[in-house]
Amino acid sequence: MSVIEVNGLTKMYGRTKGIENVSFSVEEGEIFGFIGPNGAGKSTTIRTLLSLIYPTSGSASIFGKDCMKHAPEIKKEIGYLPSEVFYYDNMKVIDLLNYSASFYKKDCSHRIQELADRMDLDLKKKIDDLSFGNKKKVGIVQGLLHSPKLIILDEPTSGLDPLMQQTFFELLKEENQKGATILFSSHILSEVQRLCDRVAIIKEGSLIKVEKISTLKENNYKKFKIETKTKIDPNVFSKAGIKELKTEGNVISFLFKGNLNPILKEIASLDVNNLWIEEPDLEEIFMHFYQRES
Ligand SMILES: Nc1ncnc2c1ncn2[C@@H]1O[C@H](COP(=O)(O)OP(=O)(O)OP(=O)(O)O)[C@@H](O)[C@H]1O
Repeated sequence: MSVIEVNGLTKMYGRTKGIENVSFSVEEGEIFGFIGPNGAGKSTTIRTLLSLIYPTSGSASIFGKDCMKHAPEIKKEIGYLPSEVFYYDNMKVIDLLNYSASFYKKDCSHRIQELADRMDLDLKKKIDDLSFGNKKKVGIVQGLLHSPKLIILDEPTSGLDPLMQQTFFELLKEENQKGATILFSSHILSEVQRLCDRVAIIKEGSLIKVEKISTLKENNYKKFKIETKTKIDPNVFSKAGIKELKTEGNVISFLFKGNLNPILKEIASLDVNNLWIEEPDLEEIFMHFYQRES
């Protein structure tokens, strides 16, 4: 069953396009990534799903119910972490979380404590005294405290240090194993790759691809940069699957897709000073691999 169903959703902010004709669905139990550069339309799509804003045209449903018509009852089953969190600074963390919990007809106190322990969040502190990252943790606990069936996270990792990001991802995986469906927006491909089963790629308000992460990885280029002790002829790397071959002094760089072994053998025969093999960033993926679709 589809938990989220988006059909031809368009949102104009006056003359500015937010999103145009966006359609996708998220299946029950999926961790679904929603990825695109700044301003692509991720938050606009998510806010429309939560009926925080109204679409210009198109429709969306969650748990089979229209997002606009049934917003209050749908929201009870959703945990939402907005991209920016704002709080009444004077409140203590625990008071804010108890207040949030009061919207759901169940006792969330045990879960609040459990999540705070996992996220290393001091419940007694005033929100005013928290760092940006700790405020983000309050938002995460707030989004998960009622064990929602659907978790919607808009750029959740900004402000979290790498260790905390890992704990947070573990928490999400546990929630998913317990049955929660997750929609996770990000502009960082690597974190989406780590967590998600499928991903929708959005650019300039339009969806350009919905793909399984495994397929995306298979089709992915890697960025090679090789620094050698002496200048070498770049033609040694003129193999099929290589793109964007550049030389700058003793540094050769290129993008490569395919069987890595012949390239690595070639590199092993050189007098190498330094070597970098990196995943291309999102912009490069858009530029090199999705030109046709965009
Ligand atoms: N309230 C608004 N009024 C006018 N234009 C808006 C408004 N909110 C968003 N937009 C515009 O809609 C487009 C999509 O923005 P949106 O915030 O949905 O992107 P995003 O993918 O979430 O980006 P980011 O990662 O920067 O949050 C952008 O061009 C943005 O300027």
